[in-house]
Formats: sequence, structure tokens, C-alpha cells
Amino acid sequence: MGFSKILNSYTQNILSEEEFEEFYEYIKTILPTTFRITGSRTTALEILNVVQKNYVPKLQNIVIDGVKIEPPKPLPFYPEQFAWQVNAPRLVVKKSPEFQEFHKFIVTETEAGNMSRQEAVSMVPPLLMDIKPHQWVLDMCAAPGSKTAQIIEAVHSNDKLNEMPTGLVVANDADYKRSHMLIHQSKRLQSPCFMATNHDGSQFPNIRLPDTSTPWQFDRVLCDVPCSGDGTIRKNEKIWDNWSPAAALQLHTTQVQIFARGCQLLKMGGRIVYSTCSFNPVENEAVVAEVLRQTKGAIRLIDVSNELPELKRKPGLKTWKVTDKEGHFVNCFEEVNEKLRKRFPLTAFPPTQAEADEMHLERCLRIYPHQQNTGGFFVAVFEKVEPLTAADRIHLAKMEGKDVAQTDLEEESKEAIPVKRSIPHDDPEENNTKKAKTEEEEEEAKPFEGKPKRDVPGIKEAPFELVSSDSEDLKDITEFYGLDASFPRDQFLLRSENNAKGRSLYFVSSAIKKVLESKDFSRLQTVNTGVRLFVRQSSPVEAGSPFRLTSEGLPLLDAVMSHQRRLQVNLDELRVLLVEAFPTVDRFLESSRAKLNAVTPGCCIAYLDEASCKQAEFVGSLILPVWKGKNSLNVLLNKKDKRSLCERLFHAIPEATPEHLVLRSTENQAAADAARKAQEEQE
Ligand SMILES: C[S@@+](CC[C@H](N)C(=O)[O-])C[C@H]1O[C@@H](n2cnc3c(N)ncnc32)[C@H](O)[C@@H]1O
Repeated sequence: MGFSKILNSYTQNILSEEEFEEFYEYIKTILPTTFRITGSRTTALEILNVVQKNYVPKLQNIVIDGVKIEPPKPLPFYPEQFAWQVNAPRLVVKKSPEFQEFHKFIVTETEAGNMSRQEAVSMVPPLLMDIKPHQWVLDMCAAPGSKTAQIIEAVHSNDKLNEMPTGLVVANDADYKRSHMLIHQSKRLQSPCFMATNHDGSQFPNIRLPDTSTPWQFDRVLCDVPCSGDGTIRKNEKIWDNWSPAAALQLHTTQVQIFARGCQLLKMGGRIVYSTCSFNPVENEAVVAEVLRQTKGAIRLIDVSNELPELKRKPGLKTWKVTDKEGHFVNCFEEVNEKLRKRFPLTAFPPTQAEADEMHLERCLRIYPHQQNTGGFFVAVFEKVEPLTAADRIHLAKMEGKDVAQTDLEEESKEAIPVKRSIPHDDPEENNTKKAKTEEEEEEAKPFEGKPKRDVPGIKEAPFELVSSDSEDLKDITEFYGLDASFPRDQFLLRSENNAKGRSLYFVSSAIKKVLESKDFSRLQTVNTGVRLFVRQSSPVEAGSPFRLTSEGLPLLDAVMSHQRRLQVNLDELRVLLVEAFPTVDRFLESSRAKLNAVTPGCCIAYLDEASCKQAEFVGSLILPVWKGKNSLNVLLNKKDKRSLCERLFHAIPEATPEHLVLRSTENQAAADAARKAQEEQE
């Protein structure tokens, strides 16, 4: 069974004959590279500035073998030019030094986590979720996490110093190993509002929060379900050889179940988005129709034709034929051979014309490759307009100031799905994030192959226990780093890594804290949460704090750390810090030396002064964690981040640490240890 069968189904089922010709021409060509500028808003603006000012002008008039090469251009539908398309095949990159330089920049920034390759069409569902920073968002099938990253960015879109969003993001995946890829995404974006979980989406548990008597529900839900993936045909050669329409029939019921559970978990008035990277109506409009039927008017398909106006799309189908394993069309369930009926879910077939009209199936979005030179995607956007569950009725009664019906309370407690927590296991971050990093891009569009894997033996979760606000560790840290009294001390978790007891202190937002405090929390199979702010040093520290700073924690600490451990540097000094290994104090300006000598050994924040920020055309500020020894300094950044900054600011490559310096003194050993650990843990 090959691709020719798909062609057959497309021509008759989805596209007109003329349009199919165009479609087919496009799917045979290489997909342009698209990337998003990701990470914190300040860094993203920084990177965008570099792309626009340093690279795009140089790439305007490149001619290779007599052909003018298209310069990189922002994706028209993506807000604020944070997503770009580059149509430069390998040969162009090879022959043009300008494109080569740009390619190198993309590679460096992708490695540092400031850019992320993602298919243009895969960026659409989170944009149509219309997320605000106060909203609680659930991503039900999240791994490897490209859309989760967009969701986290949206929740943090208003970030100002000292202002944490009240929203939260729960990214869930049923596959245990894949759920650990989400840790990597959250690390890049350093959000204390993020939690990764590992549940079958259709069984995602009800959790009651401490200050309400009703279950946890979400303002926004994304169901980017497992699918047969034929929309990824331009970058996935396997589709040409192995695709079969039978995969859609096998996945249909799972898709319905996940989406239906998502509708239950959605708050009244909330928005839920259903998406696949498949063209097959069995996985798309058929799933939509069945969930609309099951939810009996509680969920309504929204007309989003005015949203993302630059995105070209086609309306959802109102009728279709189901394609069997051999590629034959079946018009209705009655046509299916009785022996084979088990393989054909009744709900895979189209609704009646009247039903399809009433459901407004045309409001679904179909995105085809030939419309704007992309991959293919299906998206449908819904809102909850009527109560669906007892929890909804309770919420509604409370909102309207009415008495909650006893029958609803009883029914609601029965609705809770009992879920067992999996056996705890060891340090998942160390075991899995490395793998996640390299697999992430291919995994995003990988068609679903079989059942998700759960309960991998031998891997244990780190515990997620809140630390008492008057713990000795927190007192020491507060004093040493001069933390402001306004910084919440009751939102820390002490977690173990590498079997070392209580090695790191993680910080969570107040919304995540509520979830951790729920008496039902043990039912939630949590894979990760919290931003690591402080790490206990493994080498003994002569003086100062046994806890060092982390680069991912700095954005949170910057505004609340007193001046006692902050070092101002200018651009020349920053160059010394980034390029030289363990520069000694006398390598800095005389005006800086007094301060440097006065600071006791241990971690500090180095920040670039305002004039230098302007000189370097920095959009925001630049802060770095630094180890201050007796006579020398060392930036605590992992290799990739350090290299990305060095290249971007100084077109230089950081010096490797000379062996004799690493071993020269206890002081350097402590710094080297901290640097090595920082690097290992962040890679
Ligand atoms: C299309 S991929 C998701 C891609 C992801 N949203 C992104 O943008 O990076 C589908 C995911 O669903 C997961 N999955 C499969 N069955 C599931 C289920 N029953 N519940 C939750 N997740 C499931 C798979 O492990 C896979 O990671």
C-alpha cells in the first residue's frame, strides 16, 4: 500500500482535480526551513534585532549560478516577526558565504535554545488558542513540546521584572520517555508556571485545588493528538513508502477520547483547540463531529476566519468517504463487509448534511502545502458555551451566586477518575534530556506508531515537596545573596539529583504551588516542575553560601538580589569575562577592581552597564552568573550559551580552560567544579 492510494483519496475526497495538480507539485519539493525565535521575550527581541539588522540586509541580492536567491522572510501570519522562513537549499548555503554565515548563526542559536526549528503550520494551533498571561493552560499531547514552548511564551508575554504571570501551563504526554522531552523545553524557557505530567490524555485526573471545592479546570486546552501524519509528507520520506489509510481508522477512537476528556477539563467560556498533521477526514472532521455529538451543545465550533488573516486556509469538509486498507472508498458503515466492521468505527463516517450544517464543520481549518509553501495541518477551535459536567454546573452556580445543587456535588465526586501514581524513580533529567535535545525536531512531526510507552522501569521521579519558608538553607541564601523581603520564600521545592540529597532548590509560581498543595497531588504523575534557582556545591566551600546561582534562575533573582553580590561590567570587561578562561581581577578596569576585591568569594550576578547595553544595541539588559574567587572570575554558563553570546557580541570563540588553571588552586577547583556542573546539568 503506497502513496498512490493517498493520491486517489485526495483527488476524490479533498481537493478538486486542478488543485490536486498544484498540491502534488508542492509535496514533491523540499520544505523550506522555518524557525521560531524563542526563549524569554528579552532574548527573543535581541535575536530578532540581530537577524533583521545583521543578516537580512546582507542576504538581499545573492545570486548563485545566475539565479537570485530569496532572502529570509518573516512568516506573514506569525506575530511580531518571531517566525522566519528560509528557502536556501544546501547548495546555496555551500556556495554563498553570506548564507553560510547565516546558517552558522542559526545553528549556534538553536544549540543555545534561542531559536527552534518548527514547521510553519505546526505554529498555528497555539496562536489560535488566544492565550493570556493569567490563563491556566493544558497541553494534552505535548511531546516533544514545540507548541508547549509557544504556550509558555504566550503565558509570559507580558513579563516585566518582578511580575510573575498568574497563569500556568501543564504539558502532558502519555509516553513516559517523550514526556521527559518537555523538561528540555521548559528549561529553555525558565518558567516557574510550568509542570510536565505523564498521563493517558483521555484519563487525565481530576485534581481538587486547596482553596476551591471544585476540580481543577483550564481556560485553554490543546489536543494536538497522535495522528497518521500525512501532512508531514514533505519532510518525512517514510510517508511515501509506508502510509496507509488504515492508521487513521485505528487512531480515530483514541483521538475522540482525548478530545472529549479535554472538553470536560475545559472551564465554562474557555477555548479548546483540536489539531492533527493529517489530511484524513477520519482523524479530523469525523472526530470533531463525534465530540460535538457527545457534548450535546456544550461545545461550539468557533468561526476564526478573522484570526490570523494572513494565514491561507480552506474550510473543513462536510462530507467525505472513508478509505479502507486497500485504498478503496467506503461511503457508509453499511457498505463495510460484516467481517471487517470491527475495524471501522461507526463515527468515522460523515454526518448527514443537516447535521454537518448545524455543526458548522466548515469552520474547521484545512491548511495545504500549496497554499503558502508549507506542510499540511488541520485545526479546529471550540468554546465551551454550556455546562458539560457537574464541575461546570458547580462553577456556574458559584459564579452566579446561586446555591450549588447537592446532586451536582455528589455527581462531581464520582466524575473524578482514580489514577494511580507510578513508582518513583531516579533523576529523569540526567537520563533523558540529552536524548530529547537531539530527537526533538524529528519527533515533532513523527507519525504515531503504536501505543504510547508508560512506566519505564529503572527511571525514578525526583520528589516535588515544598520547603518550609523558614528552612536554614533558605535563611542562609537570603542573607548571602541579600534577597529582598518581597521574594516569596514559601514557593521552593528541594529536589534531589544524582542521588545527592536535597541538591537543588526549585522555585514555583503561586498557581503551581496550589497544585502541589492539593491533597490529590499524589494522583498526578508529575515529571517536572519549577525553575532551579540554587544548587548545592559538591566541593566544600571555605566561606560564603554552599549554594551557587544558576543561569536559568537569574531572570527571577535579578530584581530581588541586593547590590552586595552584583558586579557592573562594561563591554570590554564583558569581553574579558566571556572570552578568557578564569581572568584575574587585574584584567578588569581599575574602577572595578575595588568592588571585585571587596566581594567575598562565591557566586555573583555580573550585569552590563547601561551605556554598554546601548553601545551593543541590546534591547534589554544582560545578566550572567559569575563565580568570584579570591583573585579570579569565571562565568557560569554552559559551553553552548557562552559560545552563542561570544559570537553574537564579539565575533569571538571562548578560550578553553587551560589544565593548569583548572588544577592550580582550591579556589579554581571550586569554580571549575561549579562551571563543569552547570554545563553538565544544562546540556
Ligand atoms: C503529534 S504528537 C504531539 C506534538 C506536540 N504537540 C508538539 O507540538 O511538539 C502526539 C503526541 O501524543 C502522545 N500520545 C499518544 N497517545 C496519547 C494519549 N492517549 N494521551 C496523551 N498523549 C498521547 C504521543 O506520545 C505524542 O508525543
